[in-house]
Amino acid sequence: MMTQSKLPYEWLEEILNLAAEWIVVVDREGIIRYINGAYCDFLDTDTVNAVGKHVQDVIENTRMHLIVKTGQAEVASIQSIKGSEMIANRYPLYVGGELVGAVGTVMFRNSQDWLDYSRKVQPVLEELKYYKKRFDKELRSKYGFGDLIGIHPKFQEAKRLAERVAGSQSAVLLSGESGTGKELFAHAIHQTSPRGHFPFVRVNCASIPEHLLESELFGYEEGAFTGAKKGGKKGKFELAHRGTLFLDEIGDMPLHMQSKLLRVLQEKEIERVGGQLPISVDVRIIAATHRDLEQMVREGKFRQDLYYRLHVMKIEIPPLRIRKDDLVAIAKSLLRKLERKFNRQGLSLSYEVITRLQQHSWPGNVRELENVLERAVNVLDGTVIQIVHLPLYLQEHVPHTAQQSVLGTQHTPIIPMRDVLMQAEKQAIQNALRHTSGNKQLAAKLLGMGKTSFYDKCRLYGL
Ligand SMILES: Nc1ncnc2c1ncn2[C@@H]1O[C@H](COP(=O)(O)OP(=O)(O)OP(=O)(O)O)[C@@H](O)[C@H]1O
Repeated sequence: MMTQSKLPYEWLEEILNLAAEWIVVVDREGIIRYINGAYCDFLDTDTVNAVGKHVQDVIENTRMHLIVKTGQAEVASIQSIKGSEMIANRYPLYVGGELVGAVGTVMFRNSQDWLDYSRKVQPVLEELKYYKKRFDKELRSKYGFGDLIGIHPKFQEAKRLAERVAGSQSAVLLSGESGTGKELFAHAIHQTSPRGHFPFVRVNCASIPEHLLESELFGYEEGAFTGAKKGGKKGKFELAHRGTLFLDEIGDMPLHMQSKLLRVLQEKEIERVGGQLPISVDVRIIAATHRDLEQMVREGKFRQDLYYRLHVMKIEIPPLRIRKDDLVAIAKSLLRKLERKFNRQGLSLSYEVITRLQQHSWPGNVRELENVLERAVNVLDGTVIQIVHLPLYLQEHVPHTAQQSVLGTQHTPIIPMRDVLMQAEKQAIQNALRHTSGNKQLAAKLLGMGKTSFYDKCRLYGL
């Protein structure tokens, strides 16, 4: 019967031509013993010409002659032939337990196959590239411990502690004034932790309106409320799955949300708004605040149980005014950052500017310094930042020169309107913050400003 007898040689050859894409067989010396017609067509040769030649003389970038030496298969490796990236498989050929040669196949029997395939795959690759870029931009942490500049003992202590806790799974509480670098620490902890390859997601608890915070954190199901997106929406917890959720300004989280957060931390499950089923999440929390949470617990404004949970690993980041020795090093690193941003080179500070910066009390900490330097670079023509390039409130403290005293007030400099308005705006915000003991929500309300624009302004002025 046909099924029991061996296949005729011509059949085998035809089957190889049909099924095995392109195929080449070499002996132990790397001499081609068989190559199918389709492969020859692509290589602009024919079997009579190719068989008997060394494989390297017929196929560019081949590794077949190496397979007969190593005896190791190479699967799905990319091989460039005639300007096309092909996918090659190479197998050692054993007969009766002895290595006699190697068989190589190349996917895509003709260039049309390859074109059809790449047309199908290209959009998927583009999409992948797009999401990878978005992931890198939005969800990957940007800073490591090397970006945390400072040698002040308190700062070093905070850095050491942060490095130690990075490897653990516990929640971390970062405490420090606004602009001291809490977010930078959070990035560095995440990046160094085993979760570093997973998302880093930031939520500013103070800038999200109270009624939106729950759906922002836990997501919602389709139809959960009017205006809910079709198909629902993932919350930050789901986005941060296997990674880290950075809860900035946690002291501003409303009490009922604190209870929900505590439940999630205990049960490791969330429920979307309007959802029926719990969703498991594996998220590490890093929280930050500029408030005195202990005091808030005493006043009943922060849940004690949540505080204890977060307090296990508390890291205090010192304000810039107590670590003036670090100021120049930080300023220099910020200037390197600004050079990249504005495509400038060799930016530096004059001696007077360094002295002036060291005299200032930096209520807005490193962020204020960053804003001051960015403004200076914007108005700077050369490369050395001088006193005149500083904002007015920093220039004002400069002792009057003899010439200025002689000239008196008749020669009060004309100040650009934009600077005058910014100065007034900053003072109004500082004043409101003083009145509310740093409560930004209340300060925004007193000034009749929206939360988001208030926060933007605070960032702008380093408050
Ligand atoms: N030690 C440091 N070295 C270099 N840059 C720093 C350092 N600390 C902070 N910065 C920079 O200062 C800016 C403010 O830092 P960051 O946003 O981390 O502060 P924050 O404490 O989280 O502020 P807020 O509480 O207002 O959110 C960032 O641009 C950061 O890169």
